[in-house]
Amino acid sequence: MAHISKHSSSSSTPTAAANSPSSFFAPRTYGAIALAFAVGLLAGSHALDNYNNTKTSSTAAASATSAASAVVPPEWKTRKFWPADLEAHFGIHAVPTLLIPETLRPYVDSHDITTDYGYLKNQDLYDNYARVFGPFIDTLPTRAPDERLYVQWTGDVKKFGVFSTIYIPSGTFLAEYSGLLVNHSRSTDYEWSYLSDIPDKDGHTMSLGIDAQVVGNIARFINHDDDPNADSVYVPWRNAWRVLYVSVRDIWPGEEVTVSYGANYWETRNKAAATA
Ligand SMILES: C[S@@+](CC[C@H](N)C(=O)[O-])C[C@H]1O[C@@H](n2cnc3c(N)ncnc32)[C@H](O)[C@@H]1O
Repeated sequence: MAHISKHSSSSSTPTAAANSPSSFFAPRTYGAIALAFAVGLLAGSHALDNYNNTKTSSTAAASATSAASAVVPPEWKTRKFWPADLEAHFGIHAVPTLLIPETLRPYVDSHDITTDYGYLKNQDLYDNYARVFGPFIDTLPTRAPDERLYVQWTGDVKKFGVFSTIYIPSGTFLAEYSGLLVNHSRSTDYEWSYLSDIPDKDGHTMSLGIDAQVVGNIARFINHDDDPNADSVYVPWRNAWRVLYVSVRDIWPGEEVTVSYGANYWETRNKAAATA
């Protein structure tokens, strides 16, 4: 299955998934998720009084897709960026949900993910996630921009991060980690990688990733914390694994939203830094 972990790089799979899938991703069950999910939808419909949709100039230059290496204009360090601003300022082509390219479509369509090892191991859990979240995923393309969350500079270490403008109860849907499904890592800061059970043309299982470097949404700005207030939930929907971020604690207005990227993410990065 989708033993998903976030990693930044390289070819080498950073995950234990390759060797011991069962130990890699231990899904947690969110007891009150359905109820809180409904609350989240309600909260998500609140409009912001101070919504700032100001577009800046051409420096929006679409080039700042990787904030990690970009020189950030001083004025960008003091303002908020709303979901509707991300394309103009960061060059991220907004997609609300997973984008499967035509090149991978035949592989995705010819494989039934309900035969995946990980799915079968936790079938009840994943069926429940699909039941709760699946229909909502289908509405994402037609929903108005989600103004609960905004992007703001956090400092020179983490760069940009995502903050809440409202109180968000534990168990609330925050965002799908949207992006382009890829079968090769481009070593970006913005890729969730996972081992799938989908065979490639040679019969080898594919290593897939959701790459949000140039196609994505606000979820790609959510930073890591060892004690996060949100978690990733892996949802089998329309025969593809979707990654959703869900709050696991109450989040208060002005608080940064964080998830755990998993140890593999940082191990891989540290190794890459050590050999650079
Ligand atoms: C998905 S991006 C998150 C958004 C990123 N901060 C930005 O400005 O675009 C992941 C990258 O953010 C940075 N990052 C995230 N959490 C961090 C943390 N707790 N400490 C240091 N850097 C962090 C790292 O550079 C990481 O590779």
